[in-house]
Amino acid sequence: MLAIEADALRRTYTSRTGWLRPRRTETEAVRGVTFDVAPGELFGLLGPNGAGKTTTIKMLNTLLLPTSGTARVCGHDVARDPVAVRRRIGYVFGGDRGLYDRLSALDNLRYFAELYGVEARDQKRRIAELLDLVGLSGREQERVEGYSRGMRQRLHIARGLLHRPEVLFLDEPSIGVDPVAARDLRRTVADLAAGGTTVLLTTHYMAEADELCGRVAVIAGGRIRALGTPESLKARVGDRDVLEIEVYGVGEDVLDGVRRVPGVRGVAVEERGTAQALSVQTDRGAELHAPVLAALDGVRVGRVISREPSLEDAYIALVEGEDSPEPDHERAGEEAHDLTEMTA
Ligand SMILES: Nc1ncnc2c1ncn2[C@@H]1O[C@H](COP(=O)(O)OP(=O)(O)OP(=O)(O)O)[C@@H](O)[C@H]1O
Repeated sequence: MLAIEADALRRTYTSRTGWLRPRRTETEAVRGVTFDVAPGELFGLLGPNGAGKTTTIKMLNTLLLPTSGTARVCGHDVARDPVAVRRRIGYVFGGDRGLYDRLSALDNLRYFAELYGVEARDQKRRIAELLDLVGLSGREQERVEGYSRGMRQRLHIARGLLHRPEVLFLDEPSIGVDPVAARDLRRTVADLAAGGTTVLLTTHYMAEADELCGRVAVIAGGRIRALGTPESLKARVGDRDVLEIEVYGVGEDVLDGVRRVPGVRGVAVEERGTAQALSVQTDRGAELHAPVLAALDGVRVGRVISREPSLEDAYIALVEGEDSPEPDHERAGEEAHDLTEMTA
């Protein structure tokens, strides 16, 4: 039996705007998403802001009803049998919500263990086990308000695992976490999957997805653009080289100039402190150092390196749309209906 089966999932939000003349606006957040996750698999859902990742997760974990399409978790339909689904899942989201700051980690876990119906005689052992798994043993008596972001995140994971869920949804676990803490977090997530828990992870960090996930789905504009192993996604940009250039204060007009250099297939910018890192994707073997640097004339340039494409480069190519076939389960013209929001 599959751990997660999503079949042509769609979700449309309606909101009312305007006061004098109220208008209904519809946002098609998820537009026909189909994928499966096997038991014990660590599956990544990647995509830019507003892609529809959280909406997809919320339909799978029974917090939102799909507008259309179906989903099953551990064999149970999310819309028809939400209680059975909830018993089998855990949900951990990034950020600061969901823990009691004035309580110790131990008291937080005791409280949630009660709430989740963990049997009293199992609680002590389960909590000790989880503190160990997430690397917080020895710090459990401290109040959560003194915890770092990474420690909070690991405590969130422990909380999500109290009732031994078969499937754990992890929404942006490393958001705002420093690199060392993020590495510890990744180890915790990998240990979890190695222990047999199915993990559905959303992340903005491609290196994290590449390291952890057996398969990933790239979602943009509410549709799956690509699905496969990180290697298979990287192979899609295997005909490219990447020039990584450190620059200081580059503007959109200059970037457009770089994009226009013949042989350049895509340009992405990442802020790195005072500098910016430009990733310029070029045709393989095109040797575009000189024309690209010429296009950057007048901009202060630091280190320049040439490298193989990474998952991040594959992702950029996919979400920028140039390498994105229309999904085969698109159902054009389908009317949106049933916008009921379920309560948890
Ligand atoms: N409650 C809501 N009402 C109306 N529109 C919404 C609501 N929640 C999300 N949306 C819209 O639906 C789209 C998908 O949002 P969603 O939160 O699923 O994306 P996401 O991929 O999780 O993005 P992020 O990485 O920013 O969290 C966005 O356009 C968003 O503005």
